Amino acid sequence: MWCQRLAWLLRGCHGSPGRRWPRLPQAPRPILAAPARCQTTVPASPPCAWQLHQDHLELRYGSTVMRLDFVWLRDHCRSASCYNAKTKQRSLDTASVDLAIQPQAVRVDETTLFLTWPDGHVTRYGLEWLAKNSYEGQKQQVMHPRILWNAEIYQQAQVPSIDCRRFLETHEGLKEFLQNFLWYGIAFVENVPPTKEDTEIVAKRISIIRETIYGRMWYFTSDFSRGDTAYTKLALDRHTDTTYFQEPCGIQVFHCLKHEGTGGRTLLVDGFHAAEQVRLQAPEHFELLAKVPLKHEYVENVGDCHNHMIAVGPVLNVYPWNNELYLIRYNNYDRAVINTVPHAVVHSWYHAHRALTTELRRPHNELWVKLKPGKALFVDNWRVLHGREAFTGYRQLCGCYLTRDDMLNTARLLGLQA
Ligand SMILES: C[N+](C)(C)CCCC[C@H](N)C(=O)O
Ligand SMILES: O=C(O)CCC(=O)C(=O)O
Ligand SMILES: [Fe+2]
Repeated sequence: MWCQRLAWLLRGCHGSPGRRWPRLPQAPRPILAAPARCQTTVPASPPCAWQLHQDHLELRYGSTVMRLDFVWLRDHCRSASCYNAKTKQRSLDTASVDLAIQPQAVRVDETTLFLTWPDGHVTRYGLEWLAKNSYEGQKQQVMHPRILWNAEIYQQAQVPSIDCRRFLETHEGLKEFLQNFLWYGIAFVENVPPTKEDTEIVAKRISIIRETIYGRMWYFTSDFSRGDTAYTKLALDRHTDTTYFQEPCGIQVFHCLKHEGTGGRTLLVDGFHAAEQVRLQAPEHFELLAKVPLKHEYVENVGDCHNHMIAVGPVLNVYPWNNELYLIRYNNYDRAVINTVPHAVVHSWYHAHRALTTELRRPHNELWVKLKPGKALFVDNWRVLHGREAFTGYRQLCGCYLTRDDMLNTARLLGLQA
């Protein structure tokens, strides 16, 4: 009741119902006479205005208009009894909050929102904190800033390889490497001694090695020691790896230790660039690729290696709340029998898949590199597809998979947005 009356009062004071947010004057001036219910601005902080509704508080701070649910406001209280500032963990039992809770009093000064709850508990929020942490504040920015590329964009950017010593011994070297990796989804370290042990040291600088059915650090040559085309001299079309894991490996490290022969160049394609082209040209295709779940599968019975992996998931994975792409699962070799898609959808899905494949195969999207001993390549396996040209002669690659969360952790600790 109180809230409704106040909302009405505020609306009345703001003038015509069509213009709910008053244009605030440059100089600070209270809009309402009653101090407890007014909004003020000071020159240093962005203008702020608020309005109470039945079940939420509408707060405008600068250009951000936030709609803050009362339970949300109670749940995120940062007071000492609700939140442990040392561990940065919630102490409040959210299940103890009345889902119909309404604040008894609301007050806003230049920097802070104050809420008094029916039991007398007071919650304070910094307006900056709210603008940053609210849904509306988050929605205005992407989680992962990236530079989508084709061959020309990547080459013109002249992204430098990072020297191994700088990478291992300085924060700046590591930070520069990670920034490039976050932006482009690929990055190189040069002057790495061409051994498995040194490659491991380099890999562990950014993340934690993810041990898989292929081992921890792997070596591979065209010896068909495993039941997979990777262990041959054949060409491999662009793909992401471990699509048959429920969580595909986040990063792949490749270091070519030896190649005496011809061919064997590595192909790299920015999967997100291709997917965004599809989103622009044919949003219905993008949507199908993001919605239709498919199986990928790895079946191996070679020597002592017996494995059967299956995972189900769409080709494109987007955060549901802002539609930002975060993972592409694309491997036509390892895609299993399609039996998760009803008849009415399967043909359209093939059209959508064709549209994406067409983008992925455009020659101007292909970046070809010849991996040489000393140059370690890191690939974001959730974004960038890799492939290789057929080759002759003896070729030995070593590398490993890394977890993505731990790379992001390293990046955040260095102050990068990740
Ligand atoms: C890198 N290494 C040679 C160890 C593994 C290759 C895995 C190949 C598999 N078809 C996939 O794409 O997941
Ligand atoms: O041989 C190569 O360059 C890459 C093979 C491959 O796709 C892989 O090992 O995942
Ligand atoms: Fe691969």
